[in-house]
Amino acid sequence: MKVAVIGAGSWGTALAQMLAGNGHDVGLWARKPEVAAAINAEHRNPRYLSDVALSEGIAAASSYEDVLRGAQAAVIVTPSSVMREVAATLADAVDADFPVIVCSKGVEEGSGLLPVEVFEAEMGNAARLAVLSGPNFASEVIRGIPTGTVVASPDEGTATFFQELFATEAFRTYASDDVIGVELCAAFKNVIAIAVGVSYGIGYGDNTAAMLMTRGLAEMSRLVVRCGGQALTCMGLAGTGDLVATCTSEHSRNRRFGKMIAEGGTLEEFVERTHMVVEGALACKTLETLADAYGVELPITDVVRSVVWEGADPRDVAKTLTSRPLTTEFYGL
Ligand SMILES: NC(=O)C1=CN([C@@H]2O[C@H](COP(=O)(O)OP(=O)(O)OC[C@H]3O[C@@H](n4cnc5c(N)ncnc54)[C@H](OP(=O)(O)O)[C@@H]3O)[C@@H](O)[C@H]2O)C=CC1
Ligand SMILES: O=C(CO)COP(=O)(O)O
Repeated sequence: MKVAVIGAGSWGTALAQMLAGNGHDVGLWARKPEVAAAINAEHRNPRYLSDVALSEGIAAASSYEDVLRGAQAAVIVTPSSVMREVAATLADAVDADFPVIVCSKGVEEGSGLLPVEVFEAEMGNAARLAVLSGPNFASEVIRGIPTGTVVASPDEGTATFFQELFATEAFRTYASDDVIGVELCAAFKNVIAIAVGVSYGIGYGDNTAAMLMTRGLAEMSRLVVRCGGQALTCMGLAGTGDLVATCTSEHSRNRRFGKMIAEGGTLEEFVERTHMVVEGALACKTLETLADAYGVELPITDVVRSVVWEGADPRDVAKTLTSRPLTTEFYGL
């Protein structure tokens, strides 16, 4: 079958390669025409994972029309900040039952809507929508290093369709019906990874990182449950799995960004140097919209937001976490 992959950053490139390896024709949408041209001419992405030879089954283009022609499903891998415009463009181009899976990790700014809610608002028919998330660094996945992921959809048939589409021996896919839980975990773990990066950046240790990860998981679980997701999802690959991967790995842009900001760097510098997206920087704001709406306390997220967006000194705000009133371990759950 032909599959359209929208977004030719690191993750879009890795997923395109995996789908091509599974025998599918892939139409890969790249924002820049020169990137699409280079992929077609050299079978390498000049900007992301450029050391990996790409399959000849991948045909890149910078127009949606070209990548969607003949496609039977779309895989969305753009930054979450542009998901509404992607959904609106797609809505005009495909049928009402065309399957779409969102692999971006984030929450919409302003509305606090989750990716599948944004796509449903623009495209309708939530039953053909799904989300994919797990401990999935693109640089490992594209090399066939084993991992797993969760594919969640409100519709069992759609979940199974995408579960089978992506599954390989090295990429084990698990189906779920907890779309809210998977999406919230995906956005949340990036914020906690920034917190861990900041913590190492100011000289704190492995115990501190473990505490941030564990209390971050508690914070994540409180919000997931209050928003209607399942607590168990937080213990799965999209929750604990991705949290552990992102908070402990040097691959993580969010963790590296946290370390850099603690050492005096800025978001602009990081993005300019890497031309990559740091989803946790936006998510520490957008998750607050949900926390306010549902009346959930997010102390670690608050601290990350104040460091990233308000120029707070990490050492000072760390004290706001450690001086909170003593309580039971699982309050609010
Ligand atoms: N990298 C990873 O390991 C994983 C990433 N993800 C998620 O996938 C999503 C995409 O990230 P990733 O693939 O890493 O991207 P990268 O950080 O590797 O690259 C950024 C991508 O976003 C594109 N982009 C930037 N601005 C816009 C815009 N205004 N409109 C459309 N595209 C734009 C860039 O295009 P250009 O090159 O033209 O600037 C580039 O393709 C994120 O939500 C991320 O959290 C999920 C799992 C793993
Ligand atoms: O989502 C990811 C791994 O699952 C990628 O994390 P970073 O964006 O922090 O690199």
